[in-house]
Amino acid sequence: MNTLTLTRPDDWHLHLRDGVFLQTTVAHAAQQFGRAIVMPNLRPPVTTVEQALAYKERILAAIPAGMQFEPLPTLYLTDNLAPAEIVKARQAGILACKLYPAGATTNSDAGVTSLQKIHPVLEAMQAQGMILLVHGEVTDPAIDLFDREAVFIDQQLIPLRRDFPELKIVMEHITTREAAQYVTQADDRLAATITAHHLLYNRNAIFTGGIRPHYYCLPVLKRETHRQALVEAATSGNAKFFLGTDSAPHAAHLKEHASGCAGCYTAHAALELYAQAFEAANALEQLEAFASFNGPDFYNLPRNTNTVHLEKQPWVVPESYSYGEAQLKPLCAGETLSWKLVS
Ligand SMILES: NC(=O)N[C@@H](CC(=O)O)C(=O)O
Ligand SMILES: [Zn+2]
Ligand SMILES: [Zn+2]
Repeated sequence: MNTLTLTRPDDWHLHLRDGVFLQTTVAHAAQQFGRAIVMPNLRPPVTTVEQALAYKERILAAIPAGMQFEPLPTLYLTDNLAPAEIVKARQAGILACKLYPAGATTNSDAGVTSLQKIHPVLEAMQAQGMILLVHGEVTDPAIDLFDREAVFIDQQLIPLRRDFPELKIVMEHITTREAAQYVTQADDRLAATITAHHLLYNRNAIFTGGIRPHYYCLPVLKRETHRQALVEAATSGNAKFFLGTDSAPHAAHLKEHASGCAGCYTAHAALELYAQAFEAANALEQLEAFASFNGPDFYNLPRNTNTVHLEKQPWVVPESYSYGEAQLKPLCAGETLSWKLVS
């Protein structure tokens, strides 16, 4: 196969950041996707409807002329969010709220310290039909970093789903066989997004020939058996799995640092990277459902009606993109990719 036509895909987990950075991130995302669920972990986080709608306007203002892109803002759950804000959010067309366990990842300090504290908010979300997006890792420093997702499922997600059986939940950026299996066997109120980088790489990528900060993200890349389980899930045709890049830009100097930031930037070549992963699994014919159908179906939104085209056409990923005053090093910088998004 040398060409690929897909119903225009959407990104169900994307970080665009704010301010001057939107010039870079929004242009890339709009080239690739029709819509995106935009993560609220700004500084300060997006915790009110007013902030979410203002953020949406700033994103819309950064869309390059002639391009169409619909940002879908989300709310950041804290211990203090009032259930009334959920009702307001629903009325304003906000579809989802994000649960960051406090301290689990980038800009999660204001996140939730205990699920008990947000039961009234989860109650309201369930009643309003709002979707709960979860960064599924425990934060207990005693738990091995590589086990934090699997332990989260046992300690937090299973009780959460028992307490809120009608709540629709997306386990974001799953990275383990345990998560893929858990989502597969759960009812259809639970779904998961999978990133391109977790389909393409195992944890060796972080350490090959020296420490490689641009492969460091959270949840961290896992061993090969987990990568294989993710590829199986993404290419299975199971509608519970869909595309979420978790493209997470950080200025290069903050990643190439003694305490480097977590996040891989993939928005510059998201579909190319997914196509490469699906092709390696001999499953290109499954890419459209994963990228373009399963997400909107889960969110109860119409599928996009226009298309995108990819061609087998080697191209070299730029070494960096400008990012405000700084540089942004994309995943696969300087490498040759075999698929190219052409329109
Ligand atoms: N994935 C990451 O490694 N980083 C994300 C946060 C997140 O999605 O957990 C970021 O905002 O930088
Ligand atoms: Zn996360
Ligand atoms: Zn993310």
